[in-house]
Amino acid sequence: MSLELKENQILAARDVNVRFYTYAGVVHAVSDAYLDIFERETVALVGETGSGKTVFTRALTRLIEPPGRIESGRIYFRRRNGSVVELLKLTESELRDVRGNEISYVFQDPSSALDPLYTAGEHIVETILEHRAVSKDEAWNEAIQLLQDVMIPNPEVRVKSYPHELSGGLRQRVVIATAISNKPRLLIADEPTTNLDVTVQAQILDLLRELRNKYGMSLLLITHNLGIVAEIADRVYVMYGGRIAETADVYTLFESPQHPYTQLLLKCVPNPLKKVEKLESIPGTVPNLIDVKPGCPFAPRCPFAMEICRTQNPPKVELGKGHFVHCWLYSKR
Ligand SMILES: Nc1ncnc2c1ncn2[C@@H]1O[C@H](COP(=O)(O)OP(=O)(O)OP(=O)(O)O)[C@@H](O)[C@H]1O
Ligand code: NI
Repeated sequence: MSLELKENQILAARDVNVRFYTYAGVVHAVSDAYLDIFERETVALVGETGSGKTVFTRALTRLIEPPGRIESGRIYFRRRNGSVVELLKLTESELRDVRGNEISYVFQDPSSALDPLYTAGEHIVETILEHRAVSKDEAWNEAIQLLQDVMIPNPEVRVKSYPHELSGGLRQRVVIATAISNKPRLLIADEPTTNLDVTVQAQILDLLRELRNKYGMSLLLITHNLGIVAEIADRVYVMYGGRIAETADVYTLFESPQHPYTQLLLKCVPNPLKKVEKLESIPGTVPNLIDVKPGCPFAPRCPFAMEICRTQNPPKVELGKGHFVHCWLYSKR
């Protein structure tokens, strides 16, 4: 089955399955996951630790290493030139042309994002030269401009700074400058503000929002923090146990969550604008994704679980425009 992107849509992922073949068993990290991203929107992916957020978003550009494997899925992406490609079918070199260029990442682990032996400018220049035929001088000038875009003071000086000479907040700005150095159509930011103090977190979020507007990018933001979601997302996907549990626009999701997991998640955060570190306050433990059997992953913790929930995967039910829930409670069987 082929899938046409809507006119203002840049990405559509369908039926993505990722497994890790470990000695302990097969880890069902991502199961039947999907995602739509439209031009210039901010999409949040939320869910507690181990729910598959990082693996899913890395799989979008095939960044999965052994023992992991993308078993199946279709991922359509509209390139800058307007052509629609299927990312899982591109050759490695075609894909390298997209990654870091049209789709770019700010990864979760801040310490590994910058090489201590290279200056801020060298990181940016390398990324530019990897994808574009510009001179080294031009790339350096762009690097200074980018540092200015991410609001680093004295960019002409800071461009020559090594990571250890920069504060955590400034380092994250350099990481972001590097990620946007080729003006990506989609920026994927995986917990971009963890390990930063609260005021710096707010600044980095403001920055991401401004850059999205200035560059006309779309932003896919992975976060545990529902306050961040409420503040900057247009639409939200909630993941649980490697599956999408619910998706809706941000107002619908906060005003009228329907999946029992989403409801509990929001109940644990009476005021979503308050900072939440980890979504761990729901009774029960995070599901073990090894050798998963059919059934809803949330059933063991769900106050409404029925017999069928434990044996059959939940159906995807449309409750309203763009509002989908994966739950037997809403099945009209
Ligand atoms: N290299 C690997 N080998 C085996 N299992 C892995 C590997 N990488 C990830 N997993 C498993 O895949 C599942 C999904 O992990 P993932 O990192 O995507 O979760 P996450 O939602 O991003 O969590 P967090 O919020 O903590 O970053 C987890 O069960 C994890 O243990
Ligand atoms: Ni993660």
